[in-house]
Amino acid sequence: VVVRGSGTGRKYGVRAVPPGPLALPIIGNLHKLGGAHPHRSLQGLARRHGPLFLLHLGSVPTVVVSSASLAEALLRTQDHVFCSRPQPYTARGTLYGCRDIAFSPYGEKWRQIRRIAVVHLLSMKRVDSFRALRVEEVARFVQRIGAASGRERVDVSELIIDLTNTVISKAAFGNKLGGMEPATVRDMMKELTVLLGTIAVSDVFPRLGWLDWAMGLDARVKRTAARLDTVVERTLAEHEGNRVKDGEACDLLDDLLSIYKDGDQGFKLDRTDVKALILDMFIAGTDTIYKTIEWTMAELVRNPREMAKVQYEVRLHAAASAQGVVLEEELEKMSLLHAAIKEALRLHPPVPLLIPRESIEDTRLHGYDILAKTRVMVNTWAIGRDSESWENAEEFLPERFIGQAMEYNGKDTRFIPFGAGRRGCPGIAFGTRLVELTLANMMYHFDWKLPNGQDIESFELIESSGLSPGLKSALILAVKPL
Ligand code: HEM
Repeated sequence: VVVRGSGTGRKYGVRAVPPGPLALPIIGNLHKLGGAHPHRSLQGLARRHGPLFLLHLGSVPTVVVSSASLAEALLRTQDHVFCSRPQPYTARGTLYGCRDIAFSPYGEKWRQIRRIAVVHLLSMKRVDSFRALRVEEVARFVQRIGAASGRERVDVSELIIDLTNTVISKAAFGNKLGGMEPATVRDMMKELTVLLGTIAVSDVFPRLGWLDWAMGLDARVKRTAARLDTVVERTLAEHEGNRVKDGEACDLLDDLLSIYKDGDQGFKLDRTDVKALILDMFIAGTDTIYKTIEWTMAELVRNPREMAKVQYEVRLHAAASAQGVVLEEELEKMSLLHAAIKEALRLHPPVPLLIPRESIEDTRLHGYDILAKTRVMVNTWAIGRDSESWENAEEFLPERFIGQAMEYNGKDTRFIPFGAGRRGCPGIAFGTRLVELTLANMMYHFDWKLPNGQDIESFELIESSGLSPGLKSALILAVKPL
């Protein structure tokens, strides 16, 4: 579509607008996004309108990209243009006006807080420093499964959620929870995640903000924000009262507090930055890790031959280790285990539309003009199932990753479960290490089957609704010790 100059400040008078479905008055294409699984509806639209199309979500223009080559153009070649994020209403209300990393607009402040996260909180060295914590918690997880083994119905999802929450919480706060029960922190973070998944009226109709107030969302956001702030303040107070002494293990909040006090390369965090950053670790880390473990496990159960191969490999390497258990050092030798996790992430990325981006200036993409402040969604779920890039794209075939230099770093845009470019996920090492250790231990210590003799054909992997789908029903399995 070509439109005559629209007075948007472009030098040339004709603008090439991306194709897309016809927009209805007022709501635009909002109804097209509807349904339980937006990534599926958007895949359908890409089949009709091509790998780059334009939607009007209410009054907000939104470009959707659904192929590896366009993801390359957007997230790598033009990363410097598509590097901001929109600030959703619920994130503004709960994350101190989006002072965290994930929802922050592009700019110097984002650069500084992201650098602090990358260098101090999520670096390989820091990830290694949590080795003892991971081993201890995974051992407890194995014990809990062991206690339930022999039973026909074990709620594996619940055990995985508990494990990931505990590891993130202890990495972030240690045991210094300001006198609160771990369950209180967990419930609060869950409430925050639910709220962040809610699209406000003002996100799509900026002029109708009063409707968020009238419909009660404003009150809900304020209530959650106040409770959340109380939780974080209490942990902060306990950390400030118990500054780490030499030789004592620090948690992530200790790290942030020392930057708050002493600065880092001339940059100082204020107290609000510290709170927003620590919340980011929870929202970005917990659900993503647990869903990756759950989907991989579900796929392996549905593909018992693949499970047997992974088990054989894990048991071989673990038995050869001095302690006869799975050690983190052994993980890198387990190439089939890695391949199975990658294959699960290809088919079930926990963030199927990445976190929306926003362009910071007018540009051209794929022959179309894209204006500044256009929202962008990258359908990584559709890209992972694109038959142009993947043979037998819908099948779970881990071995396709063996001998392929396809890592998590977003360099090959056929496979981008962690996004790519400057806004790509900084928590890859933190996340994958726990995923790998947990699954290796599940494979090593136990045999898994569907409960009550259920046959594989009737075991469907149905997604829950929402922007970060997991399994719709908890993963219930029969478990037997090795
Ligand atoms: C398997 C686990 C994980 C998956 C699949 C995942 C996925 C993602 C994705 C898709 C994005 C958006 C990337 C983009 O826009 O290009 C992202 C961003 C982010 N992730 Fe992760 N993530 C995981 C684990 C973690 C962990 C453990 C942390 C921290 C503890 C973390 C922290 C972040 C942050 C802070 C951002 C925002 C980056 C920015 O906007 O600059 N993630 N993640």
